[in-house]
Order: sequence, then C-alpha cells, then structure tokens
Amino acid sequence: MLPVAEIHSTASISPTKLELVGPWMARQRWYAAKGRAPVLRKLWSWRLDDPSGDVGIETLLVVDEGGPEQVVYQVPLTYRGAPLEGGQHALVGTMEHSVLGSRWVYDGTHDPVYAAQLLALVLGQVTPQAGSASDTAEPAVVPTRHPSWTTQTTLTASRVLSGEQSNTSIIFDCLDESGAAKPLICKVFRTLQAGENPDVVVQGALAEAGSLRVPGMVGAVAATWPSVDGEGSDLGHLAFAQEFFPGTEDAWRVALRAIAADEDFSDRARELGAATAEVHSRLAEVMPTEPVTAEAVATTVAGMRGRYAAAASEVPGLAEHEQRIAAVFDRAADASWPALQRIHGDYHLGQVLQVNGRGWVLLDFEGEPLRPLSERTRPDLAVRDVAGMLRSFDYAGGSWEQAHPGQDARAWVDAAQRAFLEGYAAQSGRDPREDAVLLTAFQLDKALYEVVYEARNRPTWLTIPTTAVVRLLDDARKDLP
Ligand SMILES: Nc1ncnc2c1ncn2[C@@H]1O[C@H](COP(=O)(O)OP(=O)(O)O)[C@@H](O)[C@H]1O
Ligand SMILES: O=P(O)(O)O[C@H]1O[C@H](CO)[C@@H](O[C@H]2O[C@H](CO)[C@@H](O)[C@H](O)[C@H]2O)[C@H](O)[C@H]1O
Repeated sequence: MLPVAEIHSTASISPTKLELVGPWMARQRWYAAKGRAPVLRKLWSWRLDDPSGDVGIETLLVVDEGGPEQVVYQVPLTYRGAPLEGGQHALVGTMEHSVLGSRWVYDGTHDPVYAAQLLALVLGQVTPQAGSASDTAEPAVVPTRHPSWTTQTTLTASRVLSGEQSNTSIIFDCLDESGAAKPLICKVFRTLQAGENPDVVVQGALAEAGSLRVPGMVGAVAATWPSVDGEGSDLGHLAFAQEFFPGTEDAWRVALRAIAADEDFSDRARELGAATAEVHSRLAEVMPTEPVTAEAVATTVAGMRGRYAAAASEVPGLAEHEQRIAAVFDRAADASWPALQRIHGDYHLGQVLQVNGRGWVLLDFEGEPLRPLSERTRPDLAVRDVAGMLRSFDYAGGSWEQAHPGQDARAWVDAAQRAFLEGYAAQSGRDPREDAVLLTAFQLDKALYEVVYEARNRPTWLTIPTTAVVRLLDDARKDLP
C-alpha cells in the first residue's frame, strides 16, 4: 500500500500558508493585480500523495479579495522537511509546524514530486485526496485521460516552461512502452473561473475531429470547488495535458529573428493564414455556430466601447481620439456580419508553432485572460482571430523598433500582414479585406485590449499598442468614402 499523507488537523503553523503565499504570489507573472498586495482567503484544497511519503502535496484554491473583482487562483504547494536541491527559485517560504518542525514550502509546479503525481493523476494512475482528512479520496477532482494516449508512460524528467505565460506549464520527458520519446506538456491553470475552459474544450473538439493543427490530447483535470459567494459550487478545469513538440519555437521568436535578419516572412505568413482559415472552417463544422442577430452585434460593439473606456482609464491621453474611435465602432455596428462560430480568441504569434513535417500548430485557445469566461465560450467572429494575428505582426515590428531606435520594420510588417491575409483568403474562399470595416474595428478593439494588458503587465511596451491605435485611425480615415 502507498503511504498516505497524515493530516495534523490540530497542529499550528507559523507563518500561516496564506501569509506565505500572499507576498510570493504578488511577484508571479500570472498574478493579475500587479502592484497590489493580494488579500487572500482560502476557498478549498485537495492533495496528492507522495509515493515515498516524504513530501506533502497540497493544491490551494485561494480567492484574492483585494480588488474590485474576486479572482480565484490555483496554487499547488509542496511541503518538505529539508530544502529541495536546486529549488531555491521556487521557494515560497519556510514555516514552523508544531508537530513536524521546520517546513520548506515550494511552488509545486517546480517540484518534481508534484509534477510526477500530477502526471499520474492525468493518466488515471492515482486517486486525488481530500485536503483536510487523511486517507480520504476527493471525488470533486476528476481526471480524464484521452484514450489515444498510452498509460504505459515512463517519466524521465520534468521542468517548468520558462517565459512569459499566463499559466504554468510543466514539460514531461516520457518514454512509451517501446522506449520511444513521448514528451508531453501539462498546463496548470492559474486563474480559475466557473465553466468549461475553452483551451480544453476547443482543442479537444479539434483533436477529436482528427485535426493536426492542434497537439494531440493527453488528458485533463476538472474539479468542483465551493463558489466564492459561499452559496454553491463551481465546476471548471484545473489542468490540461497535450503532446509536446520539443525543439520548436513559437512564431513570435521566429518572426523577431526574421526581422533582425531582414528576412521576408511572407511564405510562412501565407501558410499561417491558410492554417488559420482551415481551423476556422473545422471549428464551424464541429462546434456550435449561431446566426448573427441584432442583439449579438449590439453586445459585441458594446464590448468594444467598453474596451475603449478601460484603455482610456489606463491611458487618459487616448481621450483625444475618442470621437474617431467611436466612429470606427459605429460603422462596425452598421456593417453586415457573418455567422458566429467558435474561434481561437487570443490569436497571436506566441500561440503558433511551426512543427517539422506538420506545418503550423495552434496553441492556447483560452481566449483573452482579461475577458470573462462567459464571453470567451460564446460563438464569436472569425475576424477577431484574423485581426489578432495582424496586430501580432505589428507588435513584432514595434518591439524590434523599440529595441533598435532609428530602425524601421514597417515594410516587413506590411508584407507579413498582406501574405497572411492572402493565405487566409485562398483557403477560406473569402478575403477578410472584403469586410474592411469589421477588420479595422477588430484590430482597434485588440489594440485597446493590449493597451490595458501592457499598462498592467509590461508598461515599457505600452507605446506599441498606443501607436497602433493612431495608425489604425489614420488608415480608417483613408478608407472613408
Ligand atoms: N504542445 C506544445 N509543444 C511545444 N511548445 C509548446 C506547446 N504548448 C505550449 N508550448 C510553448 O509554451 C508557450 C506558452 O504556451 P501557452 O499555451 O500559450 O501558455 P499560457 O496559457 O500560459 O500563455 C507557447 O508559446 C509555446 O512556446
Ligand atoms: O498569455 P497569453 O499568451 O494568453 O496572452 C496574453 O499575453 C500576450 C503576451 O505574451 C499578449 O499578446 C501581446 O503581446 C504579444 C507579444 O508578446 C503580441 O504578439 C500580441 O500581438 C499582443 O497582443 C496577449 O494579448 C495577452 O492576452
């Protein structure tokens, strides 16, 4: 029998877990309210057992009540009786436990013991445990393994993906029963909202339909946790595991290198446009679509106006463009709209990989992290994704120019954007430029989203979207009859 974690329910600990987690969390990339200290309340927890019995593994769900909206975070922790070798960067802090003595507390995602047990959970090899009772299964945590992925997976190593992410992804080096490498990646969602996570559901539907434009499915972990208002419970996803493509770089890095080398990106952008159109048409086949209604147009355009308001409160100088911005959105409201369908939702160069022998593969269908989940799971306009990628080419150029004052990446950006649209048009049979009013409105909408995103996360990049707002408005004026 495996050792089980003994819960010392009467023990005292100092500092408390929340006292340790709060200041640490404020420094994490995925903490949404940058610059403000979290005000945490524990919502729930569950555990995994360490087969060796040495390490405590607990996942806390905490709610940050310090801001205008309550935000639920997933915080997996490991508790150790001695420091984890090489784990200093992932140390949340130390605490004194009245029964166990000194405990070193780590961000679980960086602890190989948590990683191995999370993988075992996804593969259906271990049972989730209750947070506050020893040797008691936790039925509210539900793992699902996709039948196409082998259970005969031998884990050889794990590591956390580095870089700027909204969530924390762990890469697992694994071998299958024949000894062949079968690496996979498991994303631990950091911000939790009630409802289906589109990352899991949309990619799941595409993979199920045999699309090679998304990684193969390994499995997911869902859970039901007490809702923040204490009235009921919420169901959502905690983690999602997929096939991992080692040695591939996302297109953002490839694009930046291409700009640096003054290398044309048109062929790759054209193929990316075609891959995007292919995914859109597959999504329209396998997931619900909706005819556009006056109400849907009104709601979407109201969302755009709301983004302007949010951006203007971060960057008051935008008010100088208020009338022209409103005019772009008014014209979108009067335009003819295509049917609504499921889309990627936060499409940019960091979300696509060029995989050898397979072409473009799309990742991260979670939608924009700043939008409520209820909006992100509704059918939307495919042009939102097209606009997102156009913005991303512009971002690549903008970030290059910022790092190399006096240099001009405009021609590179224009060529990449043009080729992307050509590729999309050739594959889908409809050129997004025929819906120019919508294309402009969605690019402007995205740039306003980016203003808020950068103001909160990377203020030094703020001028990239603010410059784009002005450029888009100038271009829109040229298009006016
Ligand atoms: N299946 C995969 N194979 C290879 N690299 C991946 C895979 N999934 C994600 N990545 C890498 O991880 C990065 C972040 O993944 P993403 O799903 O966008 O996470 P987040 O939701 O945290 O932003 C991607 O830009 C890509 O470089
Ligand atoms: O973390 P996610 O990938 O889900 O998305 C968020 O972060 C992105 C930044 O990493 C952000 O994208 C913006 O910056 C990109 C360059 O880093 C650029 O290519 C995109 O065009 C630009 O929107 C994304 O908006 C945000 O939701």
